[in-house]
Amino acid sequence: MSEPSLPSDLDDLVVRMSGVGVRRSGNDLLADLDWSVELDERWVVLGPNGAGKTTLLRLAAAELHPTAGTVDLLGDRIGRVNIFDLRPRIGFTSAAIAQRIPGDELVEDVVVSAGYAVMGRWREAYDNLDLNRAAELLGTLGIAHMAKRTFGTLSEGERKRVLIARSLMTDPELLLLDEPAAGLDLGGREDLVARLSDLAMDPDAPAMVLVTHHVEEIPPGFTHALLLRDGHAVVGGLMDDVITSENLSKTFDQDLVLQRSGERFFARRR
Ligand SMILES: Nc1ncnc2c1ncn2[C@@H]1O[C@H](COP(=O)(O)OP(=O)(O)OP(=O)(O)O)[C@@H](O)[C@H]1O
Repeated sequence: MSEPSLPSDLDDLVVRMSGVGVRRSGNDLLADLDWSVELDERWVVLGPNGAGKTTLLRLAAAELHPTAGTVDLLGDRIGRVNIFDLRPRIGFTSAAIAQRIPGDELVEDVVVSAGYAVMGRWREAYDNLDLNRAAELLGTLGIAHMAKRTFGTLSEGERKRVLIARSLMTDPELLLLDEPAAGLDLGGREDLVARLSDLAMDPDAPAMVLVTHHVEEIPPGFTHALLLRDGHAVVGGLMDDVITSENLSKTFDQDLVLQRSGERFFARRR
């Protein structure tokens, strides 16, 4: 008998994880996780090193199967859907993806090739529509003038922006960003936070999930937060309810005090 499809009230759910666990070599990387993301939500996932953030993102990117529980992405259940049909509908940036891009690749090729799910040049197959879209995205990220540079000659911050443009190339319904501000200097971080904030506030932008270690990197416009520790959710929900001194202290196992300035957060040890 075929499995029933998702009820219609779940249509707006871009991600739905129920009772999810990921186990490797006898360790629980994630356990008992219930989490969902709606179309118009922008989530930050925060937690210390080893908390399971990247594992969670890889589940949401259809790169991993759960060991326990169920993962539904864009209305399809992982394990029942062809992940190669699903992946172009999900934009994903991470350090691991950046490492796979050859240094001599032209910036515009890095972006446009996302539409063909390849790394490397494939120029003969690109059409003008794709090249125009890549140029437009590079413009949105403020790096249109770097289209003809090679990826290897860019600064860390410029590379992060190219990767975000690449992850938007297929017009995804879900955008996953794994520590996009890691390794950036203060100016680079602030610039990226501002660009992500613009994207978060754009009603046409996809649902977004941003993984970070730092509350300072939460872009204004992000609506929800999930705090992870040792593979478990400490708390998840609306940003203002979740990002508190108490919850951060529990998550990072330190006595932390949170400060707010406008729409930005800052944290330090008490
Ligand atoms: N294949 C594996 N076998 C055993 N343990 C693993 C495996 N892959 C990851 N882990 C462990 O699972 C835990 C969660 O890893 P994950 O990369 O999801 O954490 P993270 O929150 O993203 O960490 P970080 O902030 O340091 O990037 C880590 O302790 C990691 O060492």
